[in-house]
Amino acid sequence: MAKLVFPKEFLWGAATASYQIEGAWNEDGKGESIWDRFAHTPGTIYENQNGDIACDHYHRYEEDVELMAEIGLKAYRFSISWPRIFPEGRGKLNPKGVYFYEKLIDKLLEKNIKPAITLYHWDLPQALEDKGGWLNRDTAKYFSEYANFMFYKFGDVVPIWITLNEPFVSAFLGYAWGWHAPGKKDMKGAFVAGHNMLLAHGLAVQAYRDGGYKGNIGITINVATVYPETNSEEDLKAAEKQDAFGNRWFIDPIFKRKYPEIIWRILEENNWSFVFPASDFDIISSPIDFMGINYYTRNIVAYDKNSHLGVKRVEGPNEHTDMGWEVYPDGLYDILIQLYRDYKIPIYITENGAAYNDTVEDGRIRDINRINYLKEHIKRAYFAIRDGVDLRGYFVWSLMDNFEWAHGYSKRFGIIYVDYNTQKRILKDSAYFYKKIIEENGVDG
Ligand SMILES: OC[C@H]1NNC[C@@H](O)[C@@H]1O
Repeated sequence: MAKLVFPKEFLWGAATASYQIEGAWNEDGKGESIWDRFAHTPGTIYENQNGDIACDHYHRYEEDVELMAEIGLKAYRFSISWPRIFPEGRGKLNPKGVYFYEKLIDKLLEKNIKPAITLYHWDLPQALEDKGGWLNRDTAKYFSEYANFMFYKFGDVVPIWITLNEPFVSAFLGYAWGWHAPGKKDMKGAFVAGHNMLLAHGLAVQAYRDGGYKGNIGITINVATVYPETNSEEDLKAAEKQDAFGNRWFIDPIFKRKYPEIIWRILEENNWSFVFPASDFDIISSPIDFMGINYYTRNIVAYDKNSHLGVKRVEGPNEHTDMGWEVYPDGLYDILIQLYRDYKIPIYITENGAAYNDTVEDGRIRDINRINYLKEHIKRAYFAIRDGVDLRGYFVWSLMDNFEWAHGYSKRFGIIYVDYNTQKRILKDSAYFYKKIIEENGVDG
């Protein structure tokens, strides 16, 4: 069995997000976020669960960093809770919130684990939502002020910065479909929110450049590789539309200074004739150092005149994870090749992983299905590098089981098991598998 060895500097990490693990939702001066408000609204979350306590990472971060070191992580991607820093979103600072992240970052650096910070992973300060949230263009400015403060505080010790996590998801699930905070069902709003998020991204990148910081800044985009069900002209067209809508919507404005054609067509068809000032695209397209992609599964589509965009999803034939997502490792290879071909930008896989219904037997979690998932996707990452993609690193989602948004705690993505009754952590077999990958900087072919 050949060993597929990665480039020497390849960055092996794991990822989490503030609302999903921290808890301490109203402790030490933290302001309310839209996810606190949404999850406290009955009927929004599985069994009305919420992130009030989550994995209690706010109090257990030292133990958690020790576990990261035991696994041998080279980097740790986590997000900042904006309302923990600025309880009202701007203005009054919360020193205890800043201090939490200062201690976390110091502990990471002490363990030689590179911090990779996501500035926005969906937990907008509720006080800003009360002023329109992402429907209010000023929120972009407030985001850049918050980002600027974080750069000022940690810009010299944090080498990797991600402005936004998955703007498509927060714009669409939050504003069009209502499945995520702030729970709005307003398709037009999703386009406005998405645009203001991109503006926020661009303003933060400009602030980072103005500060002269030496690290790298980018954005994280969720992608699902698209395949036509058949090679018919109609299905090929449907696949092209879905790729533009689902994958390129938030990428093209950054690299091509314009939305994909399909987006404009939707706006026109609905008479949502927004006038986005051309100068916005000058800001949005401020050059970035890398693109982060979150890959979980693919989309097979076919033409269907009765569906949204004339595109219907077709279920894949392979094994599915606990999320109902088809396991399709080749999709990771294909999307890496496609994105690097089209944008020629260094890439990090900022999330890849699988939810399975793990059980503890004799104190062990034998998550062989997750091991197989990770192994097959890591192999595709290797083949993408072999075939010319400038892939810089891989962050498994997730370091630990956590609050999976509307699914609450019912979906376990972690390589570390969390017993929510006791907050006990147990390294799953996949954590030991990943430890070996990192030690050998490679995977069996
Ligand atoms: O659904 C799994 C993950 N997907 N990307 C964003 C994360 O917050 C999710 O937990």
